[in-house]
Order: sequence, then structure tokens, then C-alpha cells
Amino acid sequence: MFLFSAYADESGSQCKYLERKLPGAVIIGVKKSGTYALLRYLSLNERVRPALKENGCNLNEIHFFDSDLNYSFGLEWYKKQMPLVCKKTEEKDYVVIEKTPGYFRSEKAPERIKKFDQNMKVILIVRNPVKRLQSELTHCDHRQKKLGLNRKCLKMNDFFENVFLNGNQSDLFGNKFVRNSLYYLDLKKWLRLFKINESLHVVDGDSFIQRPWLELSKIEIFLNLPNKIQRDNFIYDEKKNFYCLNETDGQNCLGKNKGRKEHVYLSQFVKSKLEIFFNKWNFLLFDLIGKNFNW
Ligand SMILES: Nc1ncnc2c1ncn2[C@@H]1O[C@H](COP(=O)(O)OS(=O)(=O)O)[C@@H](OP(=O)(O)O)[C@H]1O
Repeated sequence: MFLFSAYADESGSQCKYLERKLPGAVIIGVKKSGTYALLRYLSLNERVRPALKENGCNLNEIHFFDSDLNYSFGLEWYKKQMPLVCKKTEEKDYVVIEKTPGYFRSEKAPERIKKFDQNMKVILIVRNPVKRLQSELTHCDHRQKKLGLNRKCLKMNDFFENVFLNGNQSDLFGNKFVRNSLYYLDLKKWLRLFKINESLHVVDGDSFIQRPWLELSKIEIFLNLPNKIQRDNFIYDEKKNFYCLNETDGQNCLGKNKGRKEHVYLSQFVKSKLEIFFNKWNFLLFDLIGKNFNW
């Protein structure tokens, strides 16, 4: 569908024709690894257009490839979720990027994405598994508190302590917070269809927090985009403890639910035991992707 426009696309670029463009790349996860910051910051490159529906503080992720219901609505529905972008010209083309962290653990998403577009570029961001797990527990606790539910996520330290002191470590595999951090197990299924570095790029989420511009430049190369994102696009915010966007009218940090100050308590004992438990899986992951991250 093309619409004549004398105005601008959703990001303010002037153009003659607008179109809803399907994504050329997708951020598949892992949840609580920095997926939102990654997409927001990648959009500093004017050739990137994010498919993000922001609704106040909430983000409505599209969940097309991992939800049977949404998938049943078909491609026309999916296309309607996409941003309006300037129609491709000889000088300029845009890449729309969608992010749904739910895709990474989904059994159906890899095949569906491959079927949708053989040339789809897949981006995965992973973090130190213990830090990611703690971030997910915190997120879960906030949700339970908001809904007035029993705050079970707040008490997860007791579960871990019990497993490490009295129980069997195989119980850990049944814990969804642990399972979501076992990146190796899910990545294997993606690599049956997507070739590492060619069509699937893995981002070190801890390095992305420390030096976002470095990881973003690697993604620009992966997406065959000109390198636009630079060190001076960012400014470190001492209060937030994260890099924020360095904009003409000041610094622009992500909302308060991204980069939370307080995290659900995990004892030093539990954290060390979890680090040891994940170590073997990290090595398997690094072997699989042919890269070593510093965690
Ligand atoms: N620049 C910057 N600013 C703020 N936060 C940043 C940034 N870069 C990465 N992060 C980390 O992103 C974590 C949230 O991850 P996600 O966006 O993937 O979460 S979600 O799965 O979409 O809910 C979030 O987790 P918490 O620290 O637990 O809030 C951050 O650690």
C-alpha cells in the first residue's frame, strides 16, 4: 500500500511516498538482555526504522511468529503493525526492525521466520545469565506487585538456596528464570536454519551496556548499513548508571523500567553457585558462536 504524502514518515523524514514495510531484521531476544535499548539505539541510524508500539511506559511487542493467534491473522495483519516509512529510492532504502523477545524460546518462530523471508537477518542479544535472571525476577516482581498478586518472585532466593544446599541441581532446569538463561539450548535450534554471522548475529549485552556504540557498529555491518552510530551519540548518566542518548536538548535516558535501580535480592552464595552452574553452558554457547564474551 503506498500513500501520497507531502509530509513525513513516523520518524520525521520528508518523502513523497510512504509505505508500510515488512521487517528485514528481527531482534528475537533474550528477554531482559537489553532488547529495547538495542532497538532504540540502533534507530540512531536513519536507515533503521523500529517496529515498536509504545503506549506510555508500556511496549506492545508484536508477537507475530510466536503466537498462534496472531500468526493466524496472516501477513496483512503483520504488515499493519509496521511503521510507515519512506518508499525505497535509488539512494536510500530502509530496514524495518521488529523486536519480540518471546521469539527466542518459541519452537515455531524459527521456521515461521525463515518461511516468511529466507533472507531475514536475526539479531540475538545475550547477557551474563545470572544478571539476566535477576533482572527477569525483578520484572516479574514488579508485575506481581502491580497486579496485587502473591510476590513469589521476591522469594526466589529461598528456592535457589534450597536447591544448592539440600536439593538436586536438575531441579534448576524446571525453573523458567534459569531456563531462559540457558541460551545454548535455544540457540541450537535457530542455527539449524540461520547461519551464524551471516544471517544470525549475537550481541554481547554486557559489552553493549559498557560501550553501546561498539556493539551497534557491528550490527550496522551485519545489516549492510553505512556506519552512522558514533561514540558521541551517547552520554553516560551517573544517576541512571547507563549510557543515554546525547541529544541537542540534553540527555535522553530510557524510562524507569529500563535500567532499574533495585533488583530482587539474591545472596552472594546463590549468585556464586548460579555462576558456576551456568559456566559450562556459557562455554558451550561461546563454542557454538565462535566468540568469547567476558562472562
Ligand atoms: N542504555 C540502557 N538503559 C537502560 N537499560 C539498559 C540499557 N542498556 C541495556 N539495558 C538493560 O536492558 C534491560 C531490560 O532488557 P529488555 O529491554 O530486553 O527487557 S524486556 O525483555 O524487553 O522486558 C535492563 O534491565 P534492568 O537493569 O533489570 O532494568 C537493563 O539492564
